[in-house]
Amino acid sequence: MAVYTDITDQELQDLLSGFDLGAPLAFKGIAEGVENSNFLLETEKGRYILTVYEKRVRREELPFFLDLMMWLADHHYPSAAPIRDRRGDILQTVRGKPAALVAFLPGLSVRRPNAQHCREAGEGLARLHLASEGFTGTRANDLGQGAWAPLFAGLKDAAEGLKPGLAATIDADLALLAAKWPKGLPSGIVHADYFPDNVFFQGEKFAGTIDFYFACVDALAYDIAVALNAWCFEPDGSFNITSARQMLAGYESYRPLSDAERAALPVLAHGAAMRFFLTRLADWGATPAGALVRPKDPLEYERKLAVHREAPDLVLMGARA
Ligand SMILES: Nc1ncnc2c1ncn2[C@@H]1O[C@H](COP(=O)(O)OP(=O)(O)OP(=O)(O)O)[C@@H](O)[C@H]1O
Ligand SMILES: N[C@@H](CCO)C(=O)O
Repeated sequence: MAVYTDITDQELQDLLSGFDLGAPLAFKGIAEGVENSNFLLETEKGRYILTVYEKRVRREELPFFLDLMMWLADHHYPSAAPIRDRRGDILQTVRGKPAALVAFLPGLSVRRPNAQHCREAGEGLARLHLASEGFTGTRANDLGQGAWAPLFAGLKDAAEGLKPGLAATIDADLALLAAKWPKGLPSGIVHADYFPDNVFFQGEKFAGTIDFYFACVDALAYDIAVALNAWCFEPDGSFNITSARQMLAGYESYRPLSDAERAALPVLAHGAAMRFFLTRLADWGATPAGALVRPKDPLEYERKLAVHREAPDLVLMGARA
């Protein structure tokens, strides 16, 4: 479970003494997630999530993420608003680690999204892109196309261990992606991890987005590519064109794509699959046996890479109305 940091009653009291949230009524660790430690906190004033930031999040980047979350909440995008303490600060320290309190966002994520969920998720993503317009914070995508080859350089043995011959296939993919990676597409704030576990629904209606800790400035269509991979593959590894069509239709009901963005979707989806394959591969080798957090399966994304390599038109079929 993703609670890497224990918090004592005294530490919770110390944290809350800086806020006007009343006395704590309940406090418990949340099992979901792999990146940070999350706790559900109920006080006399309401429900909150306390996040203690762990390995991947750099302290100096937190103001960007938290300011973005504040901006989105202020611009009526359904996401978790960070809570300021009495001094006006959002960023806290718990056990020497950076931490923040955010409002509890109602809703549930879905494990097996259907086509209607995909449509709603597409709408939610376009709304996120539109609501971010005017936000002046900026952060480069440190897991963007330029980062993949250097990352893979240290993972070739791990790839061979996963599947003999895989390192050469990935090298060829990386060369192709470097040659074909689109430039000049409309860019802005992207979520960059818009997976079903980060999107909440009430029934089949989109209810909000969490987990902005990979957000950065990149091509907006790259976010759609991440989402197509994360939402529109079936458990048997096949790409669900109906779900993809619904996701794109939902997205375009708020923000129509340009011809260049639509044409770039196959290579963007191939690249987005590479990004998650590589980070999963890195985590796979780095997670000790018996750890509480189960690393995510890199082979799931190796299979998605193969689909984009062998049938790039599939994504475009989803893009045709
Ligand atoms: N604002 C919120 N409101 C309600 N629940 C939340 C909120 N933020 C987080 N959660 C709960 O905590 C869980 C983990 O949160 P989150 O996805 O941010 O963690 P993470 O470790 O960064 O995960 P990931 O593996 O997706 O990067 C979510 O699945 C959700 O159940
Ligand atoms: N969404 C990521 C993990 C958390 O960032 C993945 O599925 O690999």
